Amino acid sequence: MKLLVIKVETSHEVEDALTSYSQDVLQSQGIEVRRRSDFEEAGWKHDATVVELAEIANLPDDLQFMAYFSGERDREHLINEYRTKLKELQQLGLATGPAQVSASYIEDEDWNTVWQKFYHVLNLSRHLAIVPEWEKYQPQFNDQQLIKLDPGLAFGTGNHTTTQLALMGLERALIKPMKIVDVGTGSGILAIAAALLGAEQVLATDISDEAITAAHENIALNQLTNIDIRQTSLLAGVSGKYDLIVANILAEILLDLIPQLDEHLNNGGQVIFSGIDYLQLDKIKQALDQHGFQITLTMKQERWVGLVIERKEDQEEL
Ligand SMILES: C[S@@+](CC[C@H](N)C(=O)[O-])C[C@H]1O[C@@H](n2cnc3c(N)ncnc32)[C@H](O)[C@@H]1O
Repeated sequence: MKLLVIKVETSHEVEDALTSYSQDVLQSQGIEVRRRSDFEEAGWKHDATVVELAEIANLPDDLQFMAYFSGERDREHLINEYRTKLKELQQLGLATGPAQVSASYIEDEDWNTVWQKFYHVLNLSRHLAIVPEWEKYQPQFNDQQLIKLDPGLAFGTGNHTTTQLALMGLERALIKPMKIVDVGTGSGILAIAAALLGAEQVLATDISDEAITAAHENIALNQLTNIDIRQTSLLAGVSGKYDLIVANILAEILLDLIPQLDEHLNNGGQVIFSGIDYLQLDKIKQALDQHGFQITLTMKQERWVGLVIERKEDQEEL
């Protein structure tokens, strides 16, 4: 079945009026609103990742309002209804922006699963592939580890450069069974990779409810029993020391983690940081230096930097 979509390029001042008009008067089947301000704020609010506005297709100037109707409805009549309504709102003194009304048809799909079309197997390295829950994949090497994932609402599909840099660091560091903590686990992807690559015990922490739910589900999906999850900020309330600390979070948050590293890192241990925009690298370097740490490897892709970090030699206990 087809759906008729009426799209209005307009201003945020008329969002409420268009919503109630579409639902109560025109009996639309649903509405969708794309606000420029949401894109600008999103990364900082939820994922702690930078949203690159230049890469967003069809970014609204202010507000894009979409109303969905049965494909049987009269297209020209609905366009005229919206034009008339916008004029009326303008006469009431509200800003209506460009007030452009257009119409198109789309297939009525299952919107809960439609995004799955864009998320496929990611053959990441000789030892790691990320396989969405709904896909089948036969590795070329028998010992390639498969991370099964359904990221849900949490960050961490494996597609983001920052996750890939962290995974590369993990693979390189995991040369023997070790105790690992994944700070800001999101979907659980790094904790799962660590367990599949041979970690002895993994702790995954995150501050967000969505991440904790997704991480629990993905760990179960991979049938792993050596990962504990804790909802907390960074390493607050975590006791004990680890051989490897991995964190893929924005630099501002990593700066808060740096003072907690020494207390939680075993002698000879390593830290992997990712999620650092190259413009923030100097701040991170300075903070590491002040806390007795040095960078032993720098990985860079696009604007993102990943680091392998160790204690300065004179800071290790003898
Ligand atoms: C960029 S995502 C990384 C997800 C996953 N580890 C990956 O590499 O794809 C950052 C994660 O850090 C979490 N986070 C942000 N601030 C945090 C904090 N203060 N303590 C713990 N987790 C935090 C976010 O909820 C999000 O899940």
